[in-house]
Amino acid sequence: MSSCNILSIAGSDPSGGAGIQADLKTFSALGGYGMAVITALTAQSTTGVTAVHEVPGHFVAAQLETLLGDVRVDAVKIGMLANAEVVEAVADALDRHAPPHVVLDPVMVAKSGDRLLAPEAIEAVRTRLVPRVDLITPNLPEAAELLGEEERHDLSSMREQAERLLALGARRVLLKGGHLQGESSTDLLVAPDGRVATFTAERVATRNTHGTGCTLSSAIAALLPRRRDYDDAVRDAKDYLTEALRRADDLDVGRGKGPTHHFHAWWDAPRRRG
Ligand SMILES: Nc1ncnc2c1ncn2[C@@H]1O[C@H](COP(=O)(O)OP(=O)(O)O)[C@@H](O)[C@H]1O
Ligand SMILES: Cc1ncc(COP(=O)(O)O)c(N)n1
Repeated sequence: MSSCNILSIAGSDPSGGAGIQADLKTFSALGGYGMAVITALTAQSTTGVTAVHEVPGHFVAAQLETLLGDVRVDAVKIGMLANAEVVEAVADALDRHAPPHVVLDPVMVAKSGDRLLAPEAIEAVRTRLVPRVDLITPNLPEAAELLGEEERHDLSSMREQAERLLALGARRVLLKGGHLQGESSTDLLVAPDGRVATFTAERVATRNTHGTGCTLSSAIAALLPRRRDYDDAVRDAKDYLTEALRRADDLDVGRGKGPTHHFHAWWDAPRRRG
């Protein structure tokens, strides 16, 4: 049976709740074969980031060239990119190898408030990456930064901002409403033809929300090769994340915003035939 090979291009979070570590756990939990190109090391816990060590752009390029020259990749998730040099290296590799199903989580600032992308790299993300990927998954502050607008916190403004992100050249936009207030957590998916789908889940009462964006974008990438379309993959990925949040309090990890529980969704594991 053919494996489903999913690549994460992202930063390392030693606490295991976000970044590469969360991405790999999510891929495995959903039955994928996980691979990772690391863009930066962070010194990070559940309480925040104390230092970042960026991988030089040429070395990110070397990791991508070496891997993509050998392995068939079925989907890609892009997370923390740190600086413009790394953004350029990733955009060049996408141009050269054109992997399918590329999901960009335009990570800018951690939940703890620490910056994970240099402000001067936002322009490179906007012009070099946004038009090259299949889906972008900004949260509300990231959408505002990409558009150079004020942050908005209501559904009708979210819809307008998602449409303006499409006009920036994005193929599809999943605008995440985790930063809204209220009893539910609603995300909007805008398709290439402008059609908007709404995904609403109960807002889980937990402080363990470290890495929710990483987990959602990784789950979408892991599911895309095995789902009919983007709507289906986003729906199932959001269900997985909501359950991971519900189970987060089973874990006892750190004193700050802890991780979600990347439980194994056995229902999604590839089945051996014969
Ligand atoms: N407390 C919560 N309960 C349920 N879903 C949540 C909760 N917090 C965030 N989410 C969901 O997690 C995903 C990531 O949310 P968001 O916080 O907007 O992004 P980021 O982690 O990138 O800041 C979205 O699908 C959002 O709706
Ligand atoms: C390496 C890395 N990548 C991404 C995030 C964002 O996750 P969050 O917004 O939940 O802090 C993070 N904290 N660390």
